[in-house]
Amino acid sequence: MVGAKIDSQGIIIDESRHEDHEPGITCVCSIGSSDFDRLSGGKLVPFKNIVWVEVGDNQSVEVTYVVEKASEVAIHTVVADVSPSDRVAEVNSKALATKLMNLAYADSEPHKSVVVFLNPHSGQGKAHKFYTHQVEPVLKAARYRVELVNTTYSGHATDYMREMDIEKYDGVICASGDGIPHEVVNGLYQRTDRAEAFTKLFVCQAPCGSGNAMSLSCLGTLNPGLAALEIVKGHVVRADLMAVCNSRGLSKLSFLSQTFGIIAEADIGTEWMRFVGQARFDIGVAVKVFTKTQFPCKIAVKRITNNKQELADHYRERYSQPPSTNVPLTATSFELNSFEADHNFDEDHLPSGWEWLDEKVTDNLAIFYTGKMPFISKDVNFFPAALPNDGSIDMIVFDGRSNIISTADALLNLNKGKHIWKKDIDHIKVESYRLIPKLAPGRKSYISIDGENSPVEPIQAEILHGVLKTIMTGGRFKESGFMDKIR
Ligand SMILES: Nc1ncnc2c1ncn2[C@@H]1O[C@H](COP(=O)(O)OP(=O)(O)OP(=O)(O)O)[C@@H](O)[C@H]1O
Repeated sequence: MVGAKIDSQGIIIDESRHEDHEPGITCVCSIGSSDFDRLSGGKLVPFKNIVWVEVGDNQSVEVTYVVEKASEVAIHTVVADVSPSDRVAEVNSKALATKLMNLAYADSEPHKSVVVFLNPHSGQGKAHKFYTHQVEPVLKAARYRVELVNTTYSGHATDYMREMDIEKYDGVICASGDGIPHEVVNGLYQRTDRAEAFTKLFVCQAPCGSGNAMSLSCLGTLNPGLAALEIVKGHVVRADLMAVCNSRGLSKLSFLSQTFGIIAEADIGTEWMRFVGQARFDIGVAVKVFTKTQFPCKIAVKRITNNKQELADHYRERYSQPPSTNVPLTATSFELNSFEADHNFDEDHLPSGWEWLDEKVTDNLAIFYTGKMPFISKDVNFFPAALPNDGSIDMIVFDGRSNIISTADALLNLNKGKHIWKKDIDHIKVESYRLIPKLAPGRKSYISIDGENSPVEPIQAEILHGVLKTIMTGGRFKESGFMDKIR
């Protein structure tokens, strides 16, 4: 029998007296025994890591928790004896189990029912291993009810979401890259009961792909096991989505980004170089920067901020505002306010409150990038001022006339998010925008929406405020460093 006690942060287990070092090994300890007060050292198991507590045999409770290791997680279980003690308020194991579960799930609901999409091709075929070794053990330990769907074709997750019985589930976990969450939100949108579906289901990502921006930005990690723990324990948040239209109407919902110019060419135009891994992107960017490739276009915006000072003020004011999670969505939550079928891509007509960006910049554009999450990939903190629920799209425009060294320097320091302060880089928050590419006839290029290839044609996007239920560690994006810069 070993000692254990409840601390303000978690349970302290006296490690010196048991051998609970291997995944799945059960040990016996006592909470509320005569050792209770004498235990001063030992291992703290934070409440955050405790995923399940249940009543055991003979007045004991079984505590299951996640142990974080360098690149993976392990599941441990201890059986705690709760023999009655006048020093402990909880005199029976049922009361103690309930108390520990409440402490462990202070910010979230336990025992959820989820659909998991596993894309076997994600992450160059590693997704299955990541899921079975890292994600699934955490979900099982937390007693999640899981309906596992192995995607068998591109578009499978969209088709599934369009038809699925939303009453049976609390949410969707995408064991994939960013492609599957993109499919999931678009499938939800295609439902006739979309307001109910978006109100009911959360959508999140266990990072098993090559691009995992959603997990990195929302859960603060690229480790699949830790992400699973954050999913189980994180806050439910209502985040904004972006509705991207072409001349025919809504084309895609986008949760992450739209880009045209150097980044789109480096991302999508280098698909054939996949064998090079992540370096293909860096090589693609370098080639375009050093050849000063430009992407003429026209851009109109409905602004929220006019300059970087206003951007900082906007961020400071909204940084701590908790996103409301309980307001049910209605059909009007999905109405497009800026799309006018007759006028959208008519260059002479802008809706009121809109303006064209400086043509000297857009005629010589290097990068057009709009986003809703700070981290686009590992070490790429492209939108440090992004906020989940501020009703705005972050827009960054690189002027292609800038000095090569300055552009290269900005792109080499994207991890720190300092590029947005450079004078040749414009960063504004907008409610909606219109992008009209003006490439020479026959010139091949790309528009990327959430990393997926889309035709080069005029597009218009607008914010759909707070329609995506997702999960974030601490209820906010991973720190981007922007607040420290403007404080
Ligand atoms: N069984 C399948 N076969 C082929 N494609 C699939 C299959 N399942 C899903 N897909 C497609 O794979 C695309 C990429 O998936 P995902 O984003 O999960 O992985 P990834 O490794 O991050 O990919 P990428 O390297 O393209 O960013 C998705 O957009 C989806 O449409």
